[in-house]
Amino acid sequence: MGLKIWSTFLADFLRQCGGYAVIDGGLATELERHGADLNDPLWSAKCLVSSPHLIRRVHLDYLEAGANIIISSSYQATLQGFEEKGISREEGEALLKRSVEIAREARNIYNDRAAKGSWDDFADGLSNLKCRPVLVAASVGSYGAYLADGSEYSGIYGDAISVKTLKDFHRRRVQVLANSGADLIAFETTPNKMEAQAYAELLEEEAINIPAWFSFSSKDGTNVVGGDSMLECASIADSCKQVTGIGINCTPPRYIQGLIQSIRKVTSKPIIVYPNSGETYDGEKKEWVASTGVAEEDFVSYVDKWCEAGVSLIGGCCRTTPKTIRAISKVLSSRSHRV
Ligand code: MET
Ligand SMILES: [Zn+2]
Repeated sequence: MGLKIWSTFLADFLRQCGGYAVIDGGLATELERHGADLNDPLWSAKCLVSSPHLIRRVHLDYLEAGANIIISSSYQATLQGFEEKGISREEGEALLKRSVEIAREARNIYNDRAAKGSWDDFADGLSNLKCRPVLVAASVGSYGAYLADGSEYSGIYGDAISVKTLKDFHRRRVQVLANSGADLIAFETTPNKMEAQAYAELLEEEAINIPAWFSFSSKDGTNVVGGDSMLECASIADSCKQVTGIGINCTPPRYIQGLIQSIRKVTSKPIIVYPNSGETYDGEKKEWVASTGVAEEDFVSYVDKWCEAGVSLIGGCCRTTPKTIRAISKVLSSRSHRV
């Protein structure tokens, strides 16, 4: 039995959406804006235990703002991290699945409301509200995110870490998420090519039967945070047949344009961009610091340029909000051709 060819999954989805798709915005930072205290090695995954209703609410806010893809709260949810908190393997696996279920519940609620809304509008003679296609992506954060010591933004893992140790670290979580009812896996904030290689081998070895996207983060316009070139990282992603899109997330908007050009050189798969607000995270102080120089609050002004450079999926990462996503959605829907 051969594996389904997943590489065109997002391209097909984009056709359904009229050419462009909106990704959601920051999840963890939005939970914090609603008062959640995420100062914990589990970060947003802490809410999976303490306040799943808040996670569902934030997913819904992003759907209402126009998102076509919502990303689950499993970014920093790892079986190893749960075990360190006294949460058993079984309970940990249940929590991983729960993160996807919460996103699916939000999608159901949203679809019900949209269907009802369009019926009411229809009754009013205004039948322009349509059910939007929505995907649920299961988030996988890097090994550095699990370490929760800032190495997700340095990409430096030390000599003891190899492709093999990374595969073993991610293996069970990826298997569980692949069978959780998610439409795809979003490997996010990948800091180096070694981890991209580990993901690619893992998808193949475990014959993971849902598509995936690989998204990297950068502190300049050329390399990913660990220093490997964006070009090399994107080539690894491009060669993996389960990879259906390649992108950049949690990176300041000012660096995006150059990175898109590197990705475009090595792939014809859809390009995904969901930058952070442009502030930088101080891993030691555990706080976001506004960057000096250009004001980045309004990164929506970049959206058209990114589209022209070949990007077709855009959203936001840390410190972006439903307001950001609503604005992106407006720009993208004016570019989309109606289907
Ligand atoms: N999807 C994750 C979130 O928005 C990505 C975090 S990047 C550090 O919380
Ligand atoms: Zn982020």
